[in-house]
Amino acid sequence: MVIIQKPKINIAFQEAVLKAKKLNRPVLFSHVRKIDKMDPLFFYHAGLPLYQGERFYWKDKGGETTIVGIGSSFIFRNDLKESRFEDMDQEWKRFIHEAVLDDGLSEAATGPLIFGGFSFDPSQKKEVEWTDFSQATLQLPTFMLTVKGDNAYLTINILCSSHDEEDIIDKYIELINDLLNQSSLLITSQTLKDTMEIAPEQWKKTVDEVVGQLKMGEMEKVVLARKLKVSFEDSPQSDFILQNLLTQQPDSFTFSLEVLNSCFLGASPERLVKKTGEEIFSTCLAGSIGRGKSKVEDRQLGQELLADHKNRHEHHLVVEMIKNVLEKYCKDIDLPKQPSLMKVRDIQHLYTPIKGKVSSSNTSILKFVEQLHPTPALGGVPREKAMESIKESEKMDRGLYAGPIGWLDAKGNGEFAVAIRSGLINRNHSYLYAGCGVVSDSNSESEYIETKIKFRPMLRAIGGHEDEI
Ligand SMILES: C=C(O[C@H]1C=CC=C(C(=O)O)[C@@H]1O)C(=O)O
Repeated sequence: MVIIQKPKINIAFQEAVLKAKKLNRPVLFSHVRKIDKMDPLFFYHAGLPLYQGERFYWKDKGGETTIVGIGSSFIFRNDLKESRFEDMDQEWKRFIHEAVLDDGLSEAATGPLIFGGFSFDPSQKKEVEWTDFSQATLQLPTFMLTVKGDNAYLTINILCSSHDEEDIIDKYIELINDLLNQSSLLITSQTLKDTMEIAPEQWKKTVDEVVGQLKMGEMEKVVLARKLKVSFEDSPQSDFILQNLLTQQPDSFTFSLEVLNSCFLGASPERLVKKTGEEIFSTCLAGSIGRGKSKVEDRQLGQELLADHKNRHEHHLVVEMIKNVLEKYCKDIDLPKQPSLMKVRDIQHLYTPIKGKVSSSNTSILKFVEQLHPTPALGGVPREKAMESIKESEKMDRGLYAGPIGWLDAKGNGEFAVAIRSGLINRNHSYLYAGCGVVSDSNSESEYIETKIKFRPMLRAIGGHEDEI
Protein backbone atom coordinates (compact mmCIF):
# COMPACT_ATOMS: atom_id res chain seq x y z
CA MET A 1 0.00 0.00 0.00
CA VAL A 2 1.75 3.17 -1.18
CA ILE A 3 1.06 6.02 1.18
CA ILE A 4 2.97 8.87 -0.39
CA GLN A 5 2.73 9.59 -4.12
CA LYS A 6 5.85 10.27 -6.14
CA PRO A 7 6.24 13.94 -6.99
CA LYS A 8 6.39 15.18 -10.56
CA ILE A 9 9.94 16.35 -10.26
CA ASN A 10 11.41 18.53 -11.18
CA ILE A 11 13.29 21.50 -12.34
CA ALA A 12 14.29 22.35 -8.77
CA PHE A 13 16.13 19.07 -8.37
CA GLN A 14 18.04 19.63 -11.62
CA GLU A 15 18.95 23.06 -10.35
CA ALA A 16 20.36 21.55 -7.14
CA VAL A 17 22.50 19.09 -9.11
CA LEU A 18 23.81 21.88 -11.36
CA LYS A 19 24.62 23.98 -8.32
CA ALA A 20 26.47 21.08 -6.69
CA LYS A 21 28.50 20.73 -9.92
CA LYS A 22 29.31 24.41 -10.00
CA LEU A 23 30.24 24.68 -6.34
CA ASN A 24 31.94 21.32 -6.34
CA ARG A 25 30.26 20.32 -3.06
CA PRO A 26 26.92 18.80 -2.05
CA VAL A 27 23.90 21.11 -2.05
CA LEU A 28 20.68 20.62 -0.12
CA PHE A 29 17.53 19.91 -2.10
CA SER A 30 14.43 20.15 0.06
CA HIS A 31 11.02 19.05 -1.10
CA VAL A 32 7.73 19.54 0.79
CA ARG A 33 4.35 17.95 0.07
CA LYS A 34 1.03 17.70 1.80
CA ILE A 35 0.18 14.15 2.87
CA ASP A 36 -2.61 12.33 4.69
CA LYS A 37 -2.54 12.99 8.41
CA MET A 38 -0.87 10.29 10.49
CA ASP A 39 0.07 9.71 14.11
CA PRO A 40 3.46 11.40 14.64
CA LEU A 41 4.54 8.65 17.03
CA PHE A 42 3.85 6.09 14.31
CA PHE A 43 6.16 8.04 12.01
CA TYR A 44 8.85 8.22 14.71
CA HIS A 45 8.56 4.51 15.37
CA ALA A 46 8.79 3.73 11.64
CA GLY A 47 12.37 5.02 11.81
CA LEU A 48 13.39 1.85 13.66
CA PRO A 49 15.67 0.05 13.20
CA LEU A 50 17.11 1.80 10.14
CA TYR A 51 17.41 5.23 11.69
CA GLN A 52 18.05 4.33 15.33
CA GLY A 53 20.12 7.17 16.78
CA GLU A 54 18.96 9.65 14.10
CA ARG A 55 15.46 10.61 15.13
CA PHE A 56 13.76 13.50 16.87
CA TYR A 57 10.29 14.37 18.13
CA TRP A 58 8.86 17.76 19.05
CA LYS A 59 5.35 18.68 20.13
CA ASP A 60 4.71 22.23 21.28
CA LYS A 61 2.91 22.97 24.53
CA GLY A 62 -0.47 23.71 22.99
CA GLY A 63 -0.24 20.67 20.70
CA GLU A 64 -0.58 22.97 17.67
CA THR A 65 2.56 21.78 15.92
CA THR A 66 4.29 18.42 16.02
CA ILE A 67 7.51 17.85 14.09
CA VAL A 68 9.17 14.45 13.77
CA GLY A 69 12.44 13.72 12.00
CA ILE A 70 13.83 10.34 10.98
CA GLY A 71 17.24 9.95 9.41
CA SER A 72 19.84 12.64 9.53
CA SER A 73 20.88 14.28 6.25
CA PHE A 74 23.31 16.49 8.09
CA ILE A 75 24.27 17.01 11.71
CA PHE A 76 25.48 20.39 12.87
CA ARG A 77 27.78 20.20 15.87
CA ASN A 78 29.66 22.88 17.74
CA ASP A 79 31.92 22.66 20.76
CA LEU A 80 33.03 26.25 21.08
CA LYS A 81 32.24 27.64 24.50
CA GLU A 82 31.81 31.30 23.75
CA SER A 83 30.32 31.38 20.28
CA ARG A 84 28.23 28.25 19.75
CA PHE A 85 24.93 30.11 19.18
CA GLU A 86 26.42 32.66 16.80
CA ASP A 87 28.48 30.00 14.96
CA MET A 88 25.50 27.70 14.60
CA ASP A 89 23.43 30.54 13.24
CA GLN A 90 26.08 31.50 10.69
CA GLU A 91 26.71 27.92 9.63
CA TRP A 92 23.01 27.26 9.15
CA LYS A 93 22.54 30.51 7.20
CA ARG A 94 25.44 29.64 4.86
CA PHE A 95 24.10 26.13 4.37
CA ILE A 96 20.53 27.19 3.68
CA HIS A 97 21.62 30.03 1.42
CA GLU A 98 23.03 27.47 -1.04
CA ALA A 99 20.04 25.15 -0.78
CA VAL A 100 17.40 24.68 -3.45
CA LEU A 101 13.94 24.66 -1.88
CA ASP A 102 11.02 23.07 -3.63
CA ASP A 103 8.51 24.22 -1.06
CA GLY A 104 5.64 25.84 -2.86
CA LEU A 105 3.63 25.32 0.33
CA SER A 106 6.08 27.29 2.44
CA GLU A 107 4.20 26.76 5.71
CA ALA A 108 5.99 27.40 8.98
CA ALA A 109 7.53 24.26 10.52
CA THR A 110 7.84 22.62 7.12
CA GLY A 111 10.72 22.70 4.67
CA PRO A 112 14.29 22.43 5.83
CA LEU A 113 14.73 23.02 9.53
CA ILE A 114 17.18 21.86 12.15
CA PHE A 115 16.17 20.43 15.49
CA GLY A 116 18.39 19.92 18.50
CA GLY A 117 19.76 21.13 21.76
CA PHE A 118 22.45 23.17 23.44
CA SER A 119 24.17 22.08 26.64
CA PHE A 120 23.44 24.03 29.80
CA ASP A 121 27.04 25.12 30.36
CA PRO A 122 29.75 24.37 27.80
CA SER A 123 32.47 25.08 30.35
CA GLN A 124 31.30 22.22 32.57
CA LYS A 125 33.54 19.13 32.51
CA LYS A 126 31.83 16.58 30.28
CA GLU A 127 30.73 13.34 31.94
CA VAL A 128 30.94 10.11 30.01
CA GLU A 129 27.16 9.65 29.64
CA TRP A 130 27.00 12.84 27.53
CA THR A 131 29.70 11.73 25.06
CA ASP A 132 27.32 11.47 22.09
CA PHE A 133 26.31 15.13 22.34
CA SER A 134 28.31 18.24 21.47
CA GLN A 135 27.77 21.61 23.15
CA ALA A 136 25.37 22.26 20.28
CA THR A 137 23.86 19.33 18.36
CA LEU A 138 21.24 19.99 15.69
CA GLN A 139 19.95 17.58 13.05
CA LEU A 140 18.69 18.23 9.56
CA PRO A 141 16.31 15.29 9.10
CA THR A 142 16.11 13.20 5.94
CA PHE A 143 12.37 12.66 6.33
CA MET A 144 10.27 15.01 8.40
CA LEU A 145 6.62 14.91 9.28
CA THR A 146 4.89 18.12 10.36
CA VAL A 147 1.38 17.93 11.77
CA LYS A 148 -0.48 21.21 12.26
CA GLY A 149 -4.11 20.91 13.19
CA ASP A 150 -5.74 18.71 10.55
CA ASN A 151 -2.93 19.12 8.05
CA ALA A 152 0.18 17.01 7.61
CA TYR A 153 3.27 17.61 5.50
CA LEU A 154 6.27 15.55 4.53
CA THR A 155 9.60 17.24 3.96
CA ILE A 156 12.42 15.32 2.28
CA ASN A 157 15.93 16.74 2.57
CA ILE A 158 18.52 15.34 0.17
CA LEU A 159 22.13 16.43 0.03
CA CYS A 160 22.67 16.33 -3.75
CA SER A 161 26.00 15.75 -5.33
CA SER A 162 26.90 16.59 -8.92
CA HIS A 163 26.31 13.06 -10.23
CA ASP A 164 22.90 12.39 -8.63
CA GLU A 165 20.19 11.22 -11.03
CA GLU A 166 16.65 12.50 -10.83
CA ASP A 167 15.31 9.08 -9.82
CA ILE A 168 17.04 9.43 -6.46
CA ILE A 169 13.85 11.17 -5.28
CA ASP A 170 11.77 8.15 -6.30
CA LYS A 171 14.12 6.03 -4.22
CA TYR A 172 13.60 8.22 -1.16
CA ILE A 173 9.82 8.06 -1.63
CA GLU A 174 9.98 4.27 -1.96
CA LEU A 175 12.06 4.08 1.19
CA ILE A 176 9.69 6.17 3.30
CA ASN A 177 6.70 4.25 1.95
CA ASP A 178 8.40 0.96 2.85
CA LEU A 179 9.20 2.17 6.34
CA LEU A 180 5.65 3.37 6.94
CA ASN A 181 4.07 0.26 5.43
CA GLN A 182 6.17 -2.07 7.55
CA SER A 183 5.65 -0.18 10.79
CA SER A 184 3.10 -0.69 13.51
CA LEU A 185 2.64 1.04 16.82
CA LEU A 186 3.66 -1.98 18.84
CA ILE A 187 5.97 -0.41 21.35
CA THR A 188 7.68 -2.58 23.92
CA SER A 189 8.01 -1.56 27.54
CA GLN A 190 11.10 -2.11 29.65
CA THR A 191 11.91 -3.36 33.12
CA LEU A 192 13.56 -1.11 35.65
CA LYS A 193 16.26 -2.80 37.70
CA ASP A 194 17.39 -0.13 40.09
CA THR A 195 16.86 3.55 40.93
CA MET A 196 19.56 5.47 42.73
CA GLU A 197 19.54 9.04 44.05
CA ILE A 198 23.01 10.51 43.69
CA ALA A 199 24.27 11.75 47.10
CA PRO A 200 21.01 13.30 48.38
CA GLU A 201 22.40 14.22 51.82
CA GLN A 202 25.42 15.89 50.25
CA TRP A 203 23.05 17.82 47.97
CA LYS A 204 21.10 19.16 50.95
CA LYS A 205 24.37 20.26 52.58
CA THR A 206 25.31 22.04 49.37
CA VAL A 207 21.96 23.86 49.39
CA ASP A 208 22.66 24.97 52.99
CA GLU A 209 26.10 26.23 52.00
CA VAL A 210 24.72 28.17 49.06
CA VAL A 211 21.98 29.63 51.27
CA GLY A 212 24.82 30.86 53.54
CA GLN A 213 26.44 32.63 50.56
CA LEU A 214 23.10 34.11 49.52
CA LYS A 215 22.53 35.44 53.04
CA MET A 216 25.91 37.19 52.87
CA GLY A 217 24.58 38.97 49.78
CA GLU A 218 27.09 37.38 47.38
CA MET A 219 24.26 36.44 45.01
CA GLU A 220 20.48 36.74 44.89
CA LYS A 221 19.54 33.35 43.47
CA VAL A 222 21.15 30.07 42.38
CA VAL A 223 19.31 27.13 40.81
CA LEU A 224 20.70 23.85 42.09
CA ALA A 225 19.96 20.52 40.44
CA ARG A 226 20.60 16.88 41.18
CA LYS A 227 20.25 13.60 39.35
CA LEU A 228 18.80 10.11 39.61
CA LYS A 229 20.46 7.14 37.96
CA VAL A 230 18.16 4.36 36.78
CA SER A 231 19.32 0.95 35.49
CA PHE A 232 17.31 -1.27 33.15
CA GLU A 233 17.44 -4.95 32.22
CA ASP A 234 17.85 -3.95 28.54
CA SER A 235 18.52 -0.75 26.71
CA PRO A 236 15.26 1.23 26.99
CA GLN A 237 13.49 2.44 23.85
CA SER A 238 12.73 6.14 23.61
CA ASP A 239 9.46 5.29 21.80
CA PHE A 240 7.97 3.82 24.97
CA ILE A 241 8.99 6.78 27.14
CA LEU A 242 7.79 9.26 24.55
CA GLN A 243 4.43 7.52 24.27
CA ASN A 244 4.05 7.79 28.05
CA LEU A 245 5.11 11.44 28.14
CA LEU A 246 2.61 12.33 25.43
CA THR A 247 -0.28 10.78 27.31
CA GLN A 248 0.82 11.65 30.86
CA GLN A 249 1.96 15.27 30.23
CA PRO A 250 -0.36 16.56 27.50
CA ASP A 251 0.20 20.21 28.48
CA SER A 252 3.96 20.26 28.05
CA PHE A 253 6.50 20.62 25.27
CA THR A 254 7.42 17.02 24.52
CA PHE A 255 10.76 16.30 22.93
CA SER A 256 13.17 13.55 22.06
CA LEU A 257 16.60 13.90 20.49
CA GLU A 258 18.31 10.67 19.51
CA VAL A 259 21.99 10.86 18.73
CA LEU A 260 24.11 7.75 18.18
CA ASN A 261 23.61 5.54 21.28
CA SER A 262 21.85 8.16 23.36
CA CYS A 263 18.51 9.81 23.58
CA PHE A 264 17.67 12.96 25.52
CA LEU A 265 13.97 13.44 26.12
CA GLY A 266 11.42 15.06 28.37
CA ALA A 267 8.20 17.02 28.82
CA SER A 268 8.86 20.62 29.81
CA PRO A 269 6.26 23.21 30.76
CA GLU A 270 8.68 26.07 29.99
CA ARG A 271 9.08 27.93 26.72
CA LEU A 272 12.37 29.75 26.31
CA VAL A 273 11.40 31.59 23.14
CA LYS A 274 9.25 31.34 20.04
CA LYS A 275 9.71 33.50 16.96
CA THR A 276 7.15 33.79 14.18
CA GLY A 277 8.13 36.58 11.81
CA GLU A 278 8.34 39.67 13.96
CA GLU A 279 6.51 38.16 16.94
CA ILE A 280 8.52 37.00 19.94
CA PHE A 281 7.08 35.02 22.84
CA SER A 282 8.85 34.00 26.01
CA THR A 283 7.83 32.62 29.38
CA CYS A 284 8.83 33.38 32.95
CA LEU A 285 8.35 30.24 34.99
CA ALA A 286 9.74 30.01 38.51
CA GLY A 287 8.23 29.36 41.93
CA SER A 288 6.62 26.00 42.56
CA ILE A 289 4.22 24.08 44.79
CA GLY A 290 2.65 20.60 44.53
CA ARG A 291 -0.88 19.77 43.32
CA GLY A 292 -3.66 19.21 45.82
CA LYS A 293 -5.46 15.91 46.26
CA SER A 294 -8.83 17.66 45.90
CA LYS A 295 -9.92 20.72 43.91
CA VAL A 296 -10.20 22.73 47.11
CA GLU A 297 -6.74 21.78 48.33
CA ASP A 298 -5.29 22.42 44.88
CA ARG A 299 -6.79 25.91 44.79
CA GLN A 300 -5.52 26.61 48.33
CA LEU A 301 -2.01 25.55 47.36
CA GLY A 302 -2.18 27.77 44.30
CA GLN A 303 -3.24 30.78 46.43
CA GLU A 304 -0.45 29.98 48.90
CA LEU A 305 2.08 30.01 46.05
CA LEU A 306 0.77 33.29 44.64
CA ALA A 307 1.11 34.90 48.08
CA ASP A 308 4.47 33.41 49.02
CA HIS A 309 7.25 35.97 49.35
CA LYS A 310 10.14 33.59 48.63
CA ASN A 311 8.55 32.23 45.47
CA ARG A 312 7.46 35.66 44.27
CA HIS A 313 11.03 36.88 44.68
CA GLU A 314 12.41 33.88 42.73
CA HIS A 315 9.87 34.60 40.01
CA HIS A 316 10.45 38.35 39.90
CA LEU A 317 14.15 37.84 39.14
CA VAL A 318 13.22 35.80 36.05
CA VAL A 319 10.68 38.37 34.86
CA GLU A 320 13.19 41.23 35.18
CA MET A 321 15.87 39.42 33.22
CA ILE A 322 13.62 38.29 30.35
CA LYS A 323 12.03 41.73 30.16
CA ASN A 324 15.48 43.34 29.87
CA VAL A 325 16.46 41.06 26.99
CA LEU A 326 13.22 41.62 25.11
CA GLU A 327 13.47 45.37 25.59
CA LYS A 328 16.86 45.31 23.85
CA TYR A 329 15.46 43.81 20.65
CA CYS A 330 11.70 44.36 20.68
CA LYS A 331 9.00 47.00 20.75
CA ASP A 332 5.37 46.72 21.93
CA ILE A 333 6.29 44.54 24.93
CA ASP A 334 3.30 42.96 26.57
CA LEU A 335 3.96 41.85 30.15
CA PRO A 336 1.23 41.14 32.72
CA LYS A 337 1.76 42.94 36.03
CA GLN A 338 1.16 39.86 38.17
CA PRO A 339 2.04 36.21 37.67
CA SER A 340 -0.70 33.63 37.26
CA LEU A 341 -0.57 29.88 37.87
CA MET A 342 0.51 27.21 35.43
CA LYS A 343 -0.69 23.80 36.51
CA VAL A 344 0.76 20.58 35.12
CA ARG A 345 0.12 17.08 36.36
CA ASP A 346 2.47 16.99 39.35
CA ILE A 347 3.20 20.61 40.11
CA GLN A 348 2.00 24.21 39.79
CA HIS A 349 4.22 27.18 38.97
CA LEU A 350 4.14 30.94 39.00
CA TYR A 351 3.84 31.92 35.37
CA THR A 352 4.20 35.18 33.43
CA PRO A 353 4.02 35.09 29.64
CA ILE A 354 5.81 37.91 27.82
CA LYS A 355 5.69 38.96 24.18
CA GLY A 356 7.01 41.64 21.89
CA LYS A 357 7.65 42.56 18.28
CA VAL A 358 11.21 42.29 17.09
CA SER A 359 12.46 45.49 15.48
CA SER A 360 14.27 43.65 12.70
CA SER A 361 12.34 40.53 11.63
CA ASN A 362 15.44 38.87 10.16
CA THR A 363 16.98 38.60 13.64
CA SER A 364 17.34 34.84 14.08
CA ILE A 365 15.68 33.05 16.98
CA LEU A 366 19.19 31.93 17.98
CA LYS A 367 20.01 35.53 18.90
CA PHE A 368 17.22 35.37 21.49
CA VAL A 369 18.30 31.91 22.65
CA GLU A 370 21.83 33.20 23.17
CA GLN A 371 20.66 36.23 25.11
CA LEU A 372 18.08 34.45 27.23
CA HIS A 373 19.95 31.28 28.17
CA PRO A 374 20.21 30.63 31.04
CA THR A 375 17.39 32.66 32.56
CA PRO A 376 17.41 32.87 36.37
CA ALA A 377 14.88 30.01 36.31
CA LEU A 378 17.81 27.69 35.55
CA GLY A 379 20.96 29.68 36.35
CA GLY A 380 20.67 32.50 38.84
CA VAL A 381 21.38 36.16 39.64
CA PRO A 382 23.89 37.54 38.92
CA ARG A 383 24.30 35.15 36.01
CA GLU A 384 28.08 34.68 35.91
CA LYS A 385 28.49 34.22 39.68
CA ALA A 386 25.56 31.81 39.80
CA MET A 387 27.00 29.77 36.93
CA GLU A 388 30.31 29.48 38.78
CA SER A 389 28.50 28.46 41.93
CA ILE A 390 26.51 25.79 40.05
CA LYS A 391 29.68 24.38 38.49
CA GLU A 392 31.46 24.27 41.80
CA SER A 393 28.69 22.99 44.03
CA GLU A 394 26.60 20.61 41.91
CA LYS A 395 29.53 18.42 40.97
CA MET A 396 27.75 17.00 37.96
CA ASP A 397 27.47 17.67 34.25
CA ARG A 398 23.95 18.87 33.43
CA GLY A 399 24.57 18.09 29.76
CA LEU A 400 21.47 19.15 27.83
CA TYR A 401 19.29 19.31 30.94
CA ALA A 402 18.12 22.91 31.52
CA GLY A 403 19.54 23.96 28.13
CA PRO A 404 17.58 25.21 25.10
CA ILE A 405 15.95 22.51 22.95
CA GLY A 406 13.94 23.14 19.80
CA TRP A 407 14.07 24.04 16.12
CA LEU A 408 14.78 26.80 13.66
CA ASP A 409 13.86 27.09 10.00
CA ALA A 410 15.33 28.67 6.89
CA LYS A 411 13.99 32.09 7.87
CA GLY A 412 15.35 32.00 11.43
CA ASN A 413 11.90 31.37 12.91
CA GLY A 414 11.28 28.56 15.35
CA GLU A 415 10.72 27.64 18.96
CA PHE A 416 12.92 26.55 21.88
CA ALA A 417 11.81 25.12 25.21
CA VAL A 418 13.89 24.91 28.36
CA ALA A 419 14.85 21.24 28.64
CA ILE A 420 13.69 20.57 32.20
CA ARG A 421 11.64 17.54 33.45
CA SER A 422 14.00 15.60 31.25
CA GLY A 423 16.41 12.71 31.19
CA LEU A 424 19.07 10.99 29.19
CA ILE A 425 18.99 7.38 28.04
CA ASN A 426 22.40 5.95 27.43
CA ARG A 427 22.60 2.22 26.76
CA ASN A 428 21.17 0.37 29.83
CA HIS A 429 20.97 3.48 31.99
CA SER A 430 18.88 6.53 32.29
CA TYR A 431 19.78 9.75 34.12
CA LEU A 432 16.99 12.03 35.28
CA TYR A 433 17.51 15.64 36.38
CA ALA A 434 15.63 18.09 38.58
CA GLY A 435 16.49 21.42 40.14
CA CYS A 436 15.02 24.31 42.08
CA GLY A 437 15.62 27.97 42.68
CA VAL A 438 17.55 28.64 45.89
CA VAL A 439 17.27 32.08 47.53
CA SER A 440 18.42 33.36 50.92
CA ASP A 441 15.31 32.10 52.75
CA SER A 442 15.33 28.63 51.14
CA ASN A 443 15.18 25.52 53.27
CA SER A 444 17.20 22.55 52.02
CA GLU A 445 14.63 19.95 53.06
CA SER A 446 11.79 21.70 51.21
CA GLU A 447 13.99 22.17 48.13
CA TYR A 448 14.85 18.48 48.26
CA ILE A 449 11.14 17.59 48.34
CA GLU A 450 10.48 19.96 45.45
CA THR A 451 13.08 18.20 43.31
CA LYS A 452 11.45 14.86 44.21
CA ILE A 453 8.18 16.16 42.77
CA LYS A 454 10.00 17.39 39.67
CA PHE A 455 11.49 13.93 39.06
CA ARG A 456 8.03 12.37 38.95
CA PRO A 457 7.04 13.03 35.32
CA MET A 458 10.15 11.35 33.91
CA LEU A 459 10.23 8.61 36.52
CA ARG A 460 6.64 7.68 35.72
CA ALA A 461 7.29 7.84 31.97
CA ILE A 462 10.24 5.45 32.11
CA GLY A 463 8.07 2.93 33.93
CA GLY A 464 9.07 3.74 37.50
CA HIS A 465 7.04 4.71 40.50
CA GLU A 466 7.33 7.86 42.60
CA ASP A 467 7.77 5.79 45.79
CA GLU A 468 11.05 4.53 44.39
CA ILE A 469 12.79 7.69 45.54
C1 LIG B 1 14.91 23.73 37.48
C2 LIG B 1 13.70 23.24 37.31
O1 LIG B 1 12.58 24.05 37.33
C3 LIG B 1 12.66 25.46 37.16
C4 LIG B 1 11.46 25.85 36.42
C5 LIG B 1 10.28 26.16 37.06
C6 LIG B 1 10.27 26.33 38.44
C7 LIG B 1 11.43 26.30 39.16
C8 LIG B 1 11.40 26.53 40.63
O2 LIG B 1 10.34 26.84 41.19
O3 LIG B 1 12.43 26.38 41.28
C9 LIG B 1 12.74 26.14 38.52
O4 LIG B 1 13.28 27.41 38.39
C10 LIG B 1 13.46 21.80 37.09
O5 LIG B 1 12.30 21.41 36.91
O6 LIG B 1 14.44 21.02 37.07
